[in-house]
Amino acid sequence: MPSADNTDHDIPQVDAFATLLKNALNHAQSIKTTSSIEPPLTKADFDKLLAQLPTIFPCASPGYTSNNLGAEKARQYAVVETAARNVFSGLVAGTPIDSPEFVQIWNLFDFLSVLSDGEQCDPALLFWLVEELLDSQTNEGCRKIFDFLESRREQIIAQNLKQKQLVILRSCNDLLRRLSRAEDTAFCGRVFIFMFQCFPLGDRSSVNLRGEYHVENVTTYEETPVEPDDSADKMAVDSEADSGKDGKEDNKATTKAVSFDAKNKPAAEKPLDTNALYPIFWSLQHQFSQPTTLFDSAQLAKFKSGLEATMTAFETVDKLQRSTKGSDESKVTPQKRKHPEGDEDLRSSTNNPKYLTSRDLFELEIGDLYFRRHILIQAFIVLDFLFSLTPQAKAKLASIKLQNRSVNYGDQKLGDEDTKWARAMKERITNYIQAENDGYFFYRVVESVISRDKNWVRWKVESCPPIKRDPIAPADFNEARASAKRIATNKRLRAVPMGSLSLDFLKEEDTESAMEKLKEPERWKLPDLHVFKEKIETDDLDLDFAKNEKERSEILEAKASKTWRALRIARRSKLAAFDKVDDWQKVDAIFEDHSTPEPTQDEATGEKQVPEDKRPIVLTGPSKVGKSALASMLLERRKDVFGQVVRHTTRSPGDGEVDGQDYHFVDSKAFNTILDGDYFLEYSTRDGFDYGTSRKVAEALEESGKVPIIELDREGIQMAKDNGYNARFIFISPPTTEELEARLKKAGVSEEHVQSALQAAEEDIEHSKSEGQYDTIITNDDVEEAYKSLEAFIYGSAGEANGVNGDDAAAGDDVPMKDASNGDDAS
Ligand SMILES: Nc1ncnc2c1ncn2[C@@H]1O[C@H](COP(=O)(O)OP(=O)(O)OP(=O)(O)O)[C@@H](O)[C@H]1O
Repeated sequence: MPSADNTDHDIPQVDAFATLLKNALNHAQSIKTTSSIEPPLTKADFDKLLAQLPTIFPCASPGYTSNNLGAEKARQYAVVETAARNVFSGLVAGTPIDSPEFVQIWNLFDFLSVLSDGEQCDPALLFWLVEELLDSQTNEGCRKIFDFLESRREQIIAQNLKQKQLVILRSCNDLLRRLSRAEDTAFCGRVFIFMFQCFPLGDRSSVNLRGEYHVENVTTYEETPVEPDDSADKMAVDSEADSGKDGKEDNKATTKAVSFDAKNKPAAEKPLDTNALYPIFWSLQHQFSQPTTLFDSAQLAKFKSGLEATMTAFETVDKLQRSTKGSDESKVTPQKRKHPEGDEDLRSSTNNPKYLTSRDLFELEIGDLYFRRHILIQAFIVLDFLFSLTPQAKAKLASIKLQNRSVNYGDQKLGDEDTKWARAMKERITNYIQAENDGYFFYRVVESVISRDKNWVRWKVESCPPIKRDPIAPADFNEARASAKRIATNKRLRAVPMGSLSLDFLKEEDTESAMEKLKEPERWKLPDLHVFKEKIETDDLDLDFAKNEKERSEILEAKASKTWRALRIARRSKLAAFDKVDDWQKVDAIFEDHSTPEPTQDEATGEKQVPEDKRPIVLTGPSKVGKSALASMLLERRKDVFGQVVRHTTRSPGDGEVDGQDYHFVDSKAFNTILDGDYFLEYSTRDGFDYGTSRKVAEALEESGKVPIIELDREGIQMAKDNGYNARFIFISPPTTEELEARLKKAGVSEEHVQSALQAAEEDIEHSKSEGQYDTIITNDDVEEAYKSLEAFIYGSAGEANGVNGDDAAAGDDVPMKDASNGDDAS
């Protein structure tokens, strides 16, 4: 809006409004006595003055109509602006921002804001003046103006934002251009936040849709090559490179090698000296500021070598700093600049260049961790730019219909080699950053900022689709609410919801008896399973008499419900019975009464009785004497105390044999591995198959707190003993040969094998009598008695049972094995 900015005007309206404005300011001063920004003045504060507006501008009266209203309004806006600018310039010219009188400007702004909201002035007028004010102030003054803007932000953007946003954006961007991101980081942040809060999230006005780079962002540095200089005043210098060159100084040798030049590094990794690195390092800024130059392969190659050289230098300087930390840190770490008094003013008013690129400062700069990080973040951003050119990244964008070609670079692709390089470089930089003390946290911040930025880039590639969703129309909302209500509301509400018991009794006068009723077991106890049994039986009966299909399906439905509830109750105690249920219509199995199994001894006593002597128990004896029977009794009755050591075998499982329960069925290779590892405490071969008892299995049981039970034949025992296996060895003896023969036959052993088995049994029994062979011998006549003897021995009271200990057995006190034919003692 062009303003009539001629102060020497002849426009009575301008004078009249200027007078009103001055009155308004005087009035404001009388009601707001403080000189601070707060509190804001509102419409109510200026009501009387606003009432005078129609006397100056007829079009300002509420019900005013005219054919020429547009032109009249435009004239009013111009007059208001002219007068406001005059008053504003007069105030700004003579009032420093930190003087108490400056409150007049804040009051003027408040008044203009009220006028703008009442459509009595151009909506953008306030910000035009703010823009001018920002231009006229130092950075410090701008902070104050921002105090004002932040405090009035909501009011400013509440109305007519469209007319204001361009000037808001322009003045904020102008201000940001003046501020140093490094020195005025916090203030820059405030300006950004102000902008973000003024504009809706998806506003495209500040989006760089054409993907233009800030081409004026040029980093200048000394490009002239440095002359050889050996003067003593150089910063930490290592003249290694010069030595031994016989005075013939090639380009590299003549330049000074900086102190971080590692001496024993391989040539490829050797860092460049500072003078050689200087132009390479600063030339990277060109690609950092304009990544599209990397589309040129020569530029990309230059960038790659430059970044590599920089990283090598950074890594070296870092290593050196660590090794010299505490001793001569000052050599490589720049001293903090001491700011003179009044530093704040100095900093805020100085227009800081982005980087100081003097050659003399270079070594100090790269000795500074924060500087290095700064550069590496730039590298990260550019590497991510390169990644966006890979075919994989392009494929991700392929689904976007409306692509913004300006930021997509569809015709540019990063080759495999370059992608590989970029990945390796990113990893190298990541590792480098993370290596520092707080590097991990720093890296996380950088990473999350960059990954968020990727979302914005994608949004730009998608041509900035609107983020804002249209509000739902009240009609749609009401309809949705009504239908949700329809679905969720049961029209036929029962007095007592299905499956719930009536709570009517709570209404009774006597609260005590009501509470008692609440405690009745049927209110909280699960129904008895058998109740359902009867009901299901009744349903079954009813099904037989159903008159038609409808009735039948109703009964079936009722039965299904009861069956379901019965199954739910049964799952608590009769889960095993579920195996027998194949058809939901026949669930009788869950109603069957299985008498509870006899509790084990330990269960009966409620405690686990562990023998004092916890060594493994090894049972041996003739075939079919009852070793397994006794072992099983022990394992069943004291299952928490004993555990069976299951043998390994290379034979295949027989009918009904379960791997891990009867044997560990393994192949020859696995068996031999255990054998080679010397993990079998005994092993043997029978019928071409290997059998072995794993020491590991026994040890695992012991570790779990159990006493291992092992069944072995005589040879097995011998081998275990030879291997130094420390266990208690028990021989189970048959009462008579006749009885053993009977058991063999009963077990289905063929006649010819019975005889050989009996023969072997004779030998075993004979052998068992040799002194010290076994810790005890137990005769298995009556199996319960034999079990008692076994238990007594294991628990250390062998004398009380029928069994005998080894000594007694040797002495022949055991029940002897009688010869079935002559009835004589076999012993
Ligand atoms: N005291 C006993 N009285 C009668 N029968 C018994 C007695 N002890 C075990 N038996 C029966 O003898 C048969 C063989 O028992 P078991 O399998 O326990 O012998 P084993 O010594 O483990 O044989 P193998 O060494 O061949 O495995 C089984 O049918 C078992 O029920």
